[in-house]
Amino acid sequence: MAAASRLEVRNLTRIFDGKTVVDDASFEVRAGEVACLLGPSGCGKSTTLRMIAGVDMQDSGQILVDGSVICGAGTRVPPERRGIGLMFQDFALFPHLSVADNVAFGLKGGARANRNRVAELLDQVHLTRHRDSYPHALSGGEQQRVALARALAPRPSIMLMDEPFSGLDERLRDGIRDETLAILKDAGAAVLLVTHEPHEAMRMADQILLMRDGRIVQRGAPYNIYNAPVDRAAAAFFSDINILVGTVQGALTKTPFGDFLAPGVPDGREVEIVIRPQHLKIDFHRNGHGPVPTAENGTAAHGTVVRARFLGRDSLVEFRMDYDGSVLNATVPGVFLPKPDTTMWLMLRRDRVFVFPRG
Ligand SMILES: Nc1ncnc2c1ncn2[C@@H]1O[C@H](COP(=O)(O)OP(=O)(O)OP(=O)(O)O)[C@@H](O)[C@H]1O
Repeated sequence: MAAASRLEVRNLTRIFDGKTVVDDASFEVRAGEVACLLGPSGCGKSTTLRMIAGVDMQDSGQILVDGSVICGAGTRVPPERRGIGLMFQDFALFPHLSVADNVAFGLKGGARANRNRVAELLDQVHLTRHRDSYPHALSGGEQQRVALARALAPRPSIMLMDEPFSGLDERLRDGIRDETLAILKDAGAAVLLVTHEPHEAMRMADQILLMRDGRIVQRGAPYNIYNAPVDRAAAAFFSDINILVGTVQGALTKTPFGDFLAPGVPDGREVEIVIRPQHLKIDFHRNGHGPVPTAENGTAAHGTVVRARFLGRDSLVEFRMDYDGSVLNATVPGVFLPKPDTTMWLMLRRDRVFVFPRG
């Protein structure tokens, strides 16, 4: 077990050429927790990680470990004394060193203790039989495991990982993510993992830190971030979305799918009603009659299939809606693939709808 540590950043800001790329970011990663810094390319994730690692320096703000400042306010602990393990996208293995020597690289103990530690780690990542191989002779997944073992060898109390799975074959990734997560949990370090893939963050994270334009715009458990996004862009980051636009009257917005509450939004203001494709329900056209309205699904609206694509487990069906000609996308079970020009009824899972004031 690593000595348990808590990583905290307070008001971290970094400016490059007059552009603020990390903007007043504050967050905390507890010992044993995996936090994923998630956001689109260029939003400042790697820069944040580099400052915590100590290879870049913030313009303002502080980095703390267990409540003590390691960088900021006149203090700057050098990278090698921060007790932080690093793992990067390209694994950065030493090509001229064997697997065992790569793993041993950062160890400072006596030869015997180091040998034992390397053996323990190689066993943990299932690479004992490759201990004398060189990196070029290993698959991508094996190289990833060597890099993980090397980063964990000195028992860092904090681990920083920058897109550690992106170099891997898509089919292998989920398995390797799960194995890595088990090893990290076992090590007990505070883990900050950078990724631009929502799927990866949902699978790995105890806490997601959603970043946009250098700012942390939302933080929370994957379930909460997915089911209660702070704005339309946060909702759209995790899946395709449909948007209905309406105007508020008396804290309500009328739509063809029924009325939706828009608490706190003044009358006359436009709102966007956001719904994920999997939360649209479809029903057959029964001689012009639609399904009976319910509290759960609201009122049905009428639309025509434009096209339907079979995606395996699901089908994605595109509808043109009668009420204004707009297009809505619905995800339905893959056993179902309606033909173009079929007319159908659509309903919304009312509890899964998000209402945001329009930008
Ligand atoms: N040393 C630097 N000098 C100038 N600009 C930089 C420097 N490092 C990063 N940037 C800029 O800062 C912004 C944030 O970069 P960063 O690498 O942190 O983003 P990211 O979210 O990790 O993106 P990606 O996933 O593509 O790596 C980018 O616009 C980048 O061009």
